[in-house]
Amino acid sequence: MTLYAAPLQGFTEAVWRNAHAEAFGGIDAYYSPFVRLEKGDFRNKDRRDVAPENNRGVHLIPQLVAGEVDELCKITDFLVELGYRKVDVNMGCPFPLIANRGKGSGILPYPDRVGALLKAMERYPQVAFSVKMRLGWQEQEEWKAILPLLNDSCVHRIVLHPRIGKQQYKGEVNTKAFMEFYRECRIPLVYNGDLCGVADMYEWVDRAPDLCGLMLGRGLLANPSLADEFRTGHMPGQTELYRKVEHMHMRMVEGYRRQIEGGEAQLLGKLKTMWEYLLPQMDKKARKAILKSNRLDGYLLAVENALRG
Ligand SMILES: Cc1cc2nc3c(=O)[nH]c(=O)nc-3n(C[C@H](O)[C@H](O)[C@H](O)COP(=O)(O)O)c2cc1C
Repeated sequence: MTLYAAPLQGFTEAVWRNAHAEAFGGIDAYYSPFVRLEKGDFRNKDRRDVAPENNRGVHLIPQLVAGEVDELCKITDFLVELGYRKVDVNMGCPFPLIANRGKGSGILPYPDRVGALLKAMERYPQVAFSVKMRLGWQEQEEWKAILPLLNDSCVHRIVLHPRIGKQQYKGEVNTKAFMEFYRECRIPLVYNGDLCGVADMYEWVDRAPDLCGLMLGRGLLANPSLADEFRTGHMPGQTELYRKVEHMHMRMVEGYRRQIEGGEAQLLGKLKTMWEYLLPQMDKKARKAILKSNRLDGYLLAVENALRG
């Protein structure tokens, strides 16, 4: 069973990926948050995030989001130029800014547009494309017009998160619809959604034994050892887990120090972000001290106290 780390814009960028791979491992490939065009050009943050020199320690599958063929080709050309031979196309993003423009999950009600993107992928025989998608944007059934197109396409792998865009991340995942999709899908399929512990992962392996992989998102941000626990069966105790988190955190401090030019406040803001998901079981007071710190030295002390205290 292949284990993938999900892309989460703002969280799983190169600094996190490298630090996670070094301190915890267990992940076969990391998906980048989507690369997109802004006024026809690439954002500096996307260029930096997928630059091979910033991803030396990981197997990276860069993701793009596009609604039109020209857009898909421009971003794919850029990624091919960097040396990538696997590219993921996002058809799942629920954010209105993206979806209302017919991209991400917003493309799913339009099979003709999806078909055009799939056809354009054939121009790149050297690239193994995957598609990361939801069941639909507005309706649970939209996938039914899309899957036959995917089945006949050159796509190598599908990652399905069984919610619709309109739900964002609310409500239960739709297990029944996932299983319908699974039965009709002729392409290697990966399950993604709400995998928070090893038990959830085994449940999906039992339910859908022909899955080619599982993709871990917020569950991996909360417990970075999740993939390794699934692989090895070893559940680290708190001390072992916190030591590894300390190691990962130290690498992230180093990585963001090198990357962030906007001074201490920006660095602190970026470091605090990870605590939105990381170690939810942590002592509440200790977390509060981390989140309340307004200087880097205070923050580092609060993290040390939380993980060593
Ligand atoms: C803050 C945030 C940012 C995300 N960014 C992306 C993204 O750039 N590309 C993408 O395909 N999915 C993105 N996702 C969706 C996740 O990859 C994943 O599909 C979703 O969180 C469900 O999996 P989980 O329950 O394991 O977290 C994002 C999700 C969140 C919460």
